[in-house]
Amino acid sequence: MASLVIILVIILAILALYLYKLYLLPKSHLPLPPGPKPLPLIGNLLGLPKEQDWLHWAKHKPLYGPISSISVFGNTMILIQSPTIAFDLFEKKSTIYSSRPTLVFGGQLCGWDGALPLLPYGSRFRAYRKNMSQLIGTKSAVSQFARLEAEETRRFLRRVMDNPDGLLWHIKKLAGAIILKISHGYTIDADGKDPLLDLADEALGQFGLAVSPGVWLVDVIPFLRHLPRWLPGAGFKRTASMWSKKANEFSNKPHAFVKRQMANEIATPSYTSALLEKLERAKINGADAVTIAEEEFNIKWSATSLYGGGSDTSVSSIYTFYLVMVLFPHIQTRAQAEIDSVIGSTNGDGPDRIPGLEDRGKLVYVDAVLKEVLRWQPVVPMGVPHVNTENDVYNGYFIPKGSIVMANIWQMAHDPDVYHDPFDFKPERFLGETPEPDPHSFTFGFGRRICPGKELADTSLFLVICQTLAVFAIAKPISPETGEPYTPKCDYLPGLVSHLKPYECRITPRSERLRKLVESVDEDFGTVGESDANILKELQ
Ligand code: HEM
Repeated sequence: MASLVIILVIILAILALYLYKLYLLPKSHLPLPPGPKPLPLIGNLLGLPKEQDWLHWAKHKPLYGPISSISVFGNTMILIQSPTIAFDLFEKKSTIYSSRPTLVFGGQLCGWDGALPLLPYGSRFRAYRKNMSQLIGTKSAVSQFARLEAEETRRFLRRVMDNPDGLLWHIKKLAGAIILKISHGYTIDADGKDPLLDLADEALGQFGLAVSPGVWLVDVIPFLRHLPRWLPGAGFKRTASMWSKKANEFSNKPHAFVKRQMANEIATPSYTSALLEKLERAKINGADAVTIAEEEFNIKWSATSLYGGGSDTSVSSIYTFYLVMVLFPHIQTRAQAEIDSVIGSTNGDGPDRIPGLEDRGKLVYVDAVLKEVLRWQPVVPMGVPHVNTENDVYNGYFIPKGSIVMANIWQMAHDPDVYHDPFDFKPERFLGETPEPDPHSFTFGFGRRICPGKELADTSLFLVICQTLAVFAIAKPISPETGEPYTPKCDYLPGLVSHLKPYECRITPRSERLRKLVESVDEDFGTVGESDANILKELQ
């Protein structure tokens, strides 16, 4: 009986929503961008992607052109599959194309609504972005972290050399070590498991699922959030209540850690500590309680957004880079030849020192490898959806206020009219007289929502790529059954951030001299600092 009532309630809610959208929302005599014919009531619900959404939506381009639309329960979704159109809307009309969809499930019920990728365009969004931009918005701002990045990358090489089978975990550790030092002044456990990295792994996994478009009915029919938790069919509320605990822990724990360190006057300077000090001064100068609470929320969640954004994304590209080196060994050979010729190879067994950011200008092929990694499998293949806050007309098409506007970054990176042989990994496409477009210009998103970690990610990626190539030979794994090398599979999992399924490869130092250079990390940077993991555990 209860199930029947629920089904009836859902049908009535859908009907009410549909009639509202049909009769009360803005109309125009102009057509929407072309797209598949919608069914009454449910629209194109049945045409939503089942798995990798970037591949699914790419099929719309030859059918409907570079800008198309679909509708689901009366909500309009606009698909953009050309960088020019993305720039026309997201950059040239950024005042109206910079908001985000309201996600009832991921945002309100799971508690991620303070995270920057979910924030609507407004004063809180501007406050986060201003603080982040001062910290890592430009190349010169990011240069303050050059030593941190250099040290952590060297420690990463050491871990990979000592235990090559743990590659993916070492990459996660590298990304986490850099961003947590910057955001919270936290030193991870260099050798064992780290509680904050484990928390990030779990919480970000849940975040990815919670914000997946088209998965949670309550995002389309917000009224369903009022269903009591015990009703059959309201399982999403029980999931949300579990996941919101993780989201809270993810934002509260590192924040509490910084406050504790500051109270004991032992905090390592960080994004959070600098802003909390500023807040203390505002308190002394008589700021009111509401302003203080708002400021502290902004500090906590903007730091969480940095830490969340920075710990998952670069991991995806670095893991792709290692696989690419296995699949395309001639690229590895050419990049290593460039490094050897620039850094010097006195006896033909690799460079005499480990290259760094200061060598980037001369390592043009290695730089092209980085660009090709970004293009070959974009980290955020469908971008993060934008929403327009005003009605708009583009090229004769009506784009109603509140549309969800998605850029298919993967398709842009594989357009055969722009990139020849788009499925091949060819760094040389970015060299010579007529290079193909630099994917940095669209793989980090667009307009006022462009990735705030772009410069940091770029320097981190360059360091990992050039130092890995300098010191390691990366080869196909050996099959235990046949004793022969085999080609690992290249499979990407669906999700906001595209992650490769785990694969195997062989990683060995290119020479004995390079092994010693990798081992010398403590001589170059001092012994590793004491981890903050135990302090964090005390906060539980
Ligand atoms: C290879 C590495 C990375 C790539 C390809 C990447 C790509 C992107 C893309 C496509 C977006 C959506 C932009 C849009 O809506 O138009 C985004 C947003 C974001 N990224 Fe990154 N990102 C990377 C690394 C990072 C790092 C290292 C951080 C943190 C330090 C970070 C933090 C964020 C945040 C907080 C947002 C949300 C911005 C907003 O909603 O205003 N990302 N990123």
